[in-house]
Amino acid sequence: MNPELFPKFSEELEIVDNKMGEVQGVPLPEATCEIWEQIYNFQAREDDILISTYPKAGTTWMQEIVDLIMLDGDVKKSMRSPCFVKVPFIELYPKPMPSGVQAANAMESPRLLKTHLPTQLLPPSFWEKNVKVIYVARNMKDCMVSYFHFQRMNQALPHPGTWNEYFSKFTAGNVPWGGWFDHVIGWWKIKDKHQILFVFYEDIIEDPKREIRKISQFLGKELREEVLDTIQHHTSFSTMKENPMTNYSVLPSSVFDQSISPFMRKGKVGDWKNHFLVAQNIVFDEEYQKKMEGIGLNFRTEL
Ligand SMILES: Nc1ncnc2c1ncn2[C@@H]1O[C@H](COP(=O)(O)OS(=O)(=O)O)[C@@H](OP(=O)(O)O)[C@H]1O
Repeated sequence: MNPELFPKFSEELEIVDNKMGEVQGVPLPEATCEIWEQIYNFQAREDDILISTYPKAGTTWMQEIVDLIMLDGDVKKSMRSPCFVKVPFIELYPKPMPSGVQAANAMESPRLLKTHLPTQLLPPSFWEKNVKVIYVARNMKDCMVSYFHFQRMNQALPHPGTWNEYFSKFTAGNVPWGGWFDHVIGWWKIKDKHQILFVFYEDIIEDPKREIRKISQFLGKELREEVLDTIQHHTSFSTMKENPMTNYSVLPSSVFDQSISPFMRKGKVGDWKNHFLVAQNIVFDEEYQKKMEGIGLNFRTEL
């Protein structure tokens, strides 16, 4: 990446604050809590598209897929700026940069937006305007592993501690943006009441073209086969890992220290097997079954 093109990120983002606060019991960055009223009163527009996820479920992947769908597969245009500039993160306030709300307000329609908020904290205007939402869900075990490494490298979030410590914190929902269960079940339960497309990370890994087609149809676009192929190629893990617009290499190491763990880390289903101890897996499966019983939501943890 040519740092001259994006000096802003390295110069302005030097001050990193990893303090957490909470809103209605959900742990969120302190800077987010400070401007919570502004975030909650955010004004959505009817033609917005919102990507909603629990952290590490495949947000960046979906951002790139949807951006390319909206651009009819124009890769050159999709490279216009880093993924976090193209797609405002509505509840983020990376001081001294503009908040996600300010960035979104300054954008022309149609806007592509991102959130990790659980349903109860989503600004109500998204429901009022009946905005199309793409919810990406990823199995809890792989989310936990990915989040553990992310909290190690992201200097704006609290340090995760050891893997064993993190296992307890994560399963108790004591991590930024709160618990996986509340988030995923909350969004699953309301999905038929609104324009929400529920997409599984594991399904995109299994057959990216099928899922890209499904997403484009949800957005009212019938794309030609060659365009679907282009989008599939440009959003593959190997391409996105090398792409400075998607691999977060434009951020300084004072924010994302990619020498600790890269943002585009492994991109696989089943990496949890390299982290979970046998005893942890037993405890996890028992608790998981209790919490998910009767919900009708099934995840694959291996392919
Ligand atoms: N193209 C593609 N293919 C497969 N996997 C991908 C892709 N892009 C991102 N990823 C993986 O998604 C994980 C990052 O999740 P998020 O983008 O949701 O992170 S964040 O919440 O926005 O910080 C992180 O998962 P792990 O590798 O398991 O850590 C990324 O590697």
